Amino acid sequence: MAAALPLSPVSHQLCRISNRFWYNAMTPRFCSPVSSPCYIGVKGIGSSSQLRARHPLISSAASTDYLLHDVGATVAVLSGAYALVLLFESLTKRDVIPQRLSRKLVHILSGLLFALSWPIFSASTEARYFAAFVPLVNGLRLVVNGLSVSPNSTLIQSVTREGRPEELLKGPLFYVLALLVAAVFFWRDSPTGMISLAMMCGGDGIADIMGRKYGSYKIPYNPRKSLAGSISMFIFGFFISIGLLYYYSSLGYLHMNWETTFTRVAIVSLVATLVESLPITDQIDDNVSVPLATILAAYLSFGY
Ligand SMILES: C/C(=C\COP(=O)(O)O)CCC[C@H](C)CCC[C@H](C)CCCC(C)C
Ligand SMILES: Nc1ccn([C@@H]2O[C@H](COP(=O)(O)OP(=O)(O)O)[C@@H](O)[C@H]2O)c(=O)n1
Repeated sequence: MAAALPLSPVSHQLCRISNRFWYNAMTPRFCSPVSSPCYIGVKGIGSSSQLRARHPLISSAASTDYLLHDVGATVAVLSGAYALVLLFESLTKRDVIPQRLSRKLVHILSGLLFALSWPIFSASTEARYFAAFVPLVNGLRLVVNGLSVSPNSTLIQSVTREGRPEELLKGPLFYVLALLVAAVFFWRDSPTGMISLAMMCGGDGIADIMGRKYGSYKIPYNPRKSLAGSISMFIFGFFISIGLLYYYSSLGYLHMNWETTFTRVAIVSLVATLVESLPITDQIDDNVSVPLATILAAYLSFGY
């Protein structure tokens, strides 16, 4: 961790005003959210426990800042998730879009918007668990409705194929578990988790839409899937992965070697696409096989 330099009183005040939210969320290498003089460090500021170790006077001040920040971010993302499902249920009910397309758009948007929301959480090492709380709550919601304890037609209409509650316990549940794994085990300082979401949400989601529309040429070893669907998954999954890596690099969370990153992402996208094309859907859901294959390939390719 590079030595930090105290700022002038004016700069300190400006930093205090802004760092409550934006700095420790959007530019983690800058100000630390503390009541004492703001510091500009060259590298990330680390967790609240690291701050307390370096600055005993900080103690609970930073922790309280982080806690309030992460609780607010969690409430915001939970609200976004609820609103997204409600929006598509409304569009389906009013016949603006067909139910099948609505479900696929929820499939594509939920996970990608979740991955894009990670920077609004604090710089604390515990922030990932607050973010993971969102898929956890949605997973519990899926289980409660899937077991028809209290069936919520909005959810069932928005994320099932045939409107049967028990469908919630398969693809959708595996889907939110994949989001939880990406947040907890990989988070915003690893390319692996975000690429797995890009392939599962963006790639696999687009494969369904393009495959149904243009998929006349079927894959020889799997007549239920088409070349158009798989090619779409590879292309969209690749570019969405690159987009997420660029987004997190520009915010200072990742430092990619772009000379090799494009090739590495292309290889990972190819692996994920090949796995998705296999005739194994009856044995293992795509929302398990695609993220697992992507995580394995990305971790071997990037090393973290
Ligand atoms: C329809 C879904 C999965 C079905 O997959 P498949 O069977 O078609 O392969 C997606 C289910 C989404 C879930 C109900 C809501 C998940 C919300 C997410 C955890 C957080 C999104 C936050 C963001 C800010 C909107
Ligand atoms: N590689 C692919 C993937 C899906 N698809 C089309 O999308 C439909 C749904 O795909 P899927 O069984 O993977 O659906 P999900 O499990 O992703 O919801 C398939 O029945 C195909 O018509 C395709 O043509 N090619």
